[in-house]
Amino acid sequence: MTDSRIERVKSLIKDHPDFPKPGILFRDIFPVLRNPAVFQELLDVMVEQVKAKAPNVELIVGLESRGFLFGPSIALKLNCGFAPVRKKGKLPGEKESVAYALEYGTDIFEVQKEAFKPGQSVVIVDDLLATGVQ
Ligand SMILES: O=P(O)(O)OC[C@H]1O[C@H](OP(=O)(O)OP(=O)(O)O)[C@H](O)[C@@H]1O
Ligand SMILES: Nc1ncnc2[nH]cnc12
Repeated sequence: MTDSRIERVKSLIKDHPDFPKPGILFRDIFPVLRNPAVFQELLDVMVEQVKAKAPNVELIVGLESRGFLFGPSIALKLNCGFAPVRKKGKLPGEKESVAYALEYGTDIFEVQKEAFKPGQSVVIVDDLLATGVQ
């Protein structure tokens, strides 16, 4: 069944061919955030998806930076904590790191070790999948 809320979200995502490099079709999600009714519907859908697929979730993790636009709101709705995955050098304390390559660059992600407990149920939130590497 089509979810009309998702159709409204999709209708606001703007395509930018050849940004930031030739050959990349950039999908700009910011028009969705400029429309509070549709932004709210998107958050509602994301919360419903997490409840359905990870009913015992204990921590929402968001990927810098666009994952930060959704993760904390979803976490509050679910009464969960939120922890950021940040690009290298931004987080203090003991960290775990992983290097990755994405559609138009490479980088290193870090998390604070203290943000996670062994065996915890975690959901990772982001804005979109391109290669799926992140
Ligand atoms: O499916 P993938 O190939 O992993 O690509 C998708 C990821 O790339 C973008 O983030 P980016 O690192 O460009 O950073 P930004 O959110 O700070 O713009 C996007 O927000 C996703 O996190
Ligand atoms: N095609 C794309 N559009 C928007 N953001 C991206 N991040 C990585 N690939 C992207």
